[in-house]
Amino acid sequence: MTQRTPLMAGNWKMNLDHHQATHTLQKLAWTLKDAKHDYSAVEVAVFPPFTDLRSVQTLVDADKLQITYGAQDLSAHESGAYTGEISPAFLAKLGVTYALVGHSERREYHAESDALINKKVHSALKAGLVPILCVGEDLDTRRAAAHVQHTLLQLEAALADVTAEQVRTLVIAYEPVWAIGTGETATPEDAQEMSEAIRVRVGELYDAETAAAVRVLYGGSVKSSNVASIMAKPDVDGALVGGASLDPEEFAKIARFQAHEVGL
Ligand SMILES: O=C(CO)COP(=O)(O)O
Repeated sequence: MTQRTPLMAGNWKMNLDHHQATHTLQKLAWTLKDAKHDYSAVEVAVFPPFTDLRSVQTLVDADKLQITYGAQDLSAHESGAYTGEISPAFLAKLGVTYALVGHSERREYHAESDALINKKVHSALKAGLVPILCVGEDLDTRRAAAHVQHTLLQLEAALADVTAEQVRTLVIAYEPVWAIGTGETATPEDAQEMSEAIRVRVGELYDAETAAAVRVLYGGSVKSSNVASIMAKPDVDGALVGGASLDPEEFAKIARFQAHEVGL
């Protein structure tokens, strides 16, 4: 059976300028070093705003940090007349490992369609970046009990023409919109239900090996007090953390979920 390394991903959203980013990252690295964190057991990644990425790269390289980092979005294009957009190739040059694609805030505030998200998945892969594909339903869809169907349709649309080999490297983040920044967390059972449904659908679209390899994260009001019970679920391979990742000590605790018997 494939061993999936858990991933704790901190999405800073539009918070922390490049000075604050350096400070926060340094504190996170020190806290994890003090705790003798084993990065091969639980991977830790941060997702700063674009303007912080060069500073983050400089710090990671200078201090040889094992923390990885990603972008919060990227362009579907490689270069050209796309004012304000950021090329995946530029991100790759900055040592970026991951790129969030299709975050619910991009879908909602920037009207990103499933077709555009599919293009962004391809543009990330082409540049050698690992897409973290975000999917999930809003409150009305959940109330109508259509959440599984809705989320799987988003998944299928985003994976159009993506090969099994590519999907094996991919990360999928299930983020129910109603649980983002609201303090309302889906139950560990909700997180498991959808993570399992996603894995089963990947198996149907591709094969069992691909389904066993793809990492599925849960996101939505994850904190150090609830992470362990979510991570105890067999199909959940990590968390995409917003607000709680801005506090380096709290985010370090989340990454150290195995060491802290929290929330159990
Ligand atoms: O959207 C999220 C991460 O991408 C979740 O945000 P919160 O952890 O603040 O709810």
